[in-house]
Amino acid sequence: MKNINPVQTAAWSQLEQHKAENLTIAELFAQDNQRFDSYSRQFEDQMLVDFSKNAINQTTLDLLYKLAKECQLESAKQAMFSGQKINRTEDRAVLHTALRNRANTPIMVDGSDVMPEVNAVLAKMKGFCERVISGEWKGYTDKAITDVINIGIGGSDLGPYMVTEALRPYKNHLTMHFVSNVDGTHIAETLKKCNPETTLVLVASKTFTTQETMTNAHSARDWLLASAKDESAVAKHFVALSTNATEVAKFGIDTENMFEFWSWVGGRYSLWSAIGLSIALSIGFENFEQLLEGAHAMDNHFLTAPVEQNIPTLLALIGIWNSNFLGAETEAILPYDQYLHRFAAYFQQGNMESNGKYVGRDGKVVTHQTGPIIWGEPGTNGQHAFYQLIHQGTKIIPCDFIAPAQTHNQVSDHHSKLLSNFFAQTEALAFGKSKEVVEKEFLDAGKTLEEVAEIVPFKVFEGNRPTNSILVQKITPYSLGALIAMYEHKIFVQGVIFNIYSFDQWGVELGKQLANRILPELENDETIASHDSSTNGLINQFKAWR
Ligand SMILES: O=P(O)(O)OC[C@H]1O[C@H](O)[C@H](O)[C@@H](O)[C@@H]1O
Repeated sequence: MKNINPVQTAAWSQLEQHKAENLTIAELFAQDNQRFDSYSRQFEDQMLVDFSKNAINQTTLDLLYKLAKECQLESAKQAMFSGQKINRTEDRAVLHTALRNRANTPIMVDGSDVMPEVNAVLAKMKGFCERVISGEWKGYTDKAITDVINIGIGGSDLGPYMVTEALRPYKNHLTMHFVSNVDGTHIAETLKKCNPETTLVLVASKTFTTQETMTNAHSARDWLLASAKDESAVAKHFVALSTNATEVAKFGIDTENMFEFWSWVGGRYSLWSAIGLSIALSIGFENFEQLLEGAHAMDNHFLTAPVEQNIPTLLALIGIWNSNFLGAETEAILPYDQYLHRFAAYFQQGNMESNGKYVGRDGKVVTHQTGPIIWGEPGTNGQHAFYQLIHQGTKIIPCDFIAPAQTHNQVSDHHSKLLSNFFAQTEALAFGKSKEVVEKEFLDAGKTLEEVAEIVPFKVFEGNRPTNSILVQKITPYSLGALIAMYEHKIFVQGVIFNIYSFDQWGVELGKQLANRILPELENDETIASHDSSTNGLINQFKAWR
């Protein structure tokens, strides 16, 4: 991937000038009654993506396409999909797309095709899922498995947890649990709900060295052995999902019970790999394959659709417009679907760990904005909590509204009520409510303008708040796969244009290093003086109080 500073492209300067036109969403709609048709795209019969409620016109889009071209997006895409080592700082290929390459075309890394190993692990996962789900797989007292605990953190937790929650309507009888936090409360509360005789533990860790995961895995192992009193029980109750066979063996898990993946799978892009075993156990392997199929279809769209039709690219470019030219610092992801309640949390890692970088691919500090702050909660809950600031605050917060047209739970008129809010919010954010309208409402209610003059400004909504609406026909394994892949590729496109390395995460290392230095200091009662006065003071008070 070439090193191109986006700020130095012709398109960037032109976008800077174009910004001065101060487009407003309401005026853009007033000028063009076909705006919805021109500024929305459909993905198969699965998803409608409407980006018309952004402050963009055809010139904005043309300049953004030009920016993508000048930043050589097409060759970057080819580089990723073909297995080039685009993760330079870790010297790795980036091939989550190979994990869902249902066409099975060869993908070469270091001279060999990765597809045979991908397929072999999928086959092993399939066989395992069938045995556990059917009850053929037995615990140490010869009972079938009832509960599965996935122990992992970050990418080894957020994806599997988000997807198993999103696809609950497809669930079988197995009860799923997810333990991530090293806070002993998390594992303790989970184990209280489980019976060691019928519980399967998946230790999910790419590196198999992550402190939180290893600590939780050891505690779960102690819990099992306290009942089983026989080391041989471990093989019946523990499996590993990892790239690191040596560490897996050291932990005491037979590598027979290891589901492998590879260094070219980034942690936050790993739910398609063996890390997705909890998903496959929860909804069955066929549904897991449908998830892969949906992602693969989006991969093909991303790879082949021209820029003006390319949904992930369009979303990425509009995001860059909002953050780098209109001053937005955050993006909210607001699913109007209770099953998607972890979707924003998932892409918090996906986006912020990928594009939260201030050093460009040239090794220099960038002068533009890189990844936005991602946050969000399910829709109507947010409306009664933080939407006030989105509507009337001093900050511009571009929002993605996501909703399914069909619900899995048709309960009286709940879904119409939910969707009426979904439609109303983007309308309100785009068009606001003028002073004249507020005054007219008062006049209609029999008040005089003099009486209400003081209150009017507080009831005005200036509007012009950008949103994307993503209407999914129904949340199925297939459409969810496509939706996740769409966001993954949006992040990729932005990383290419930001000229950063999206697939490393050096920024998480310093905190880990310092925690490792502090841990032994907490093991005694001595007064600590080796840090700054704040850190010393906090440690010493902790020691006094514990
Ligand atoms: O899967 P693991 O190796 O246990 O890593 C778990 C997580 O921890 C790391 O600190 C990284 O920030 C994440 O990208 C990763 O997903």
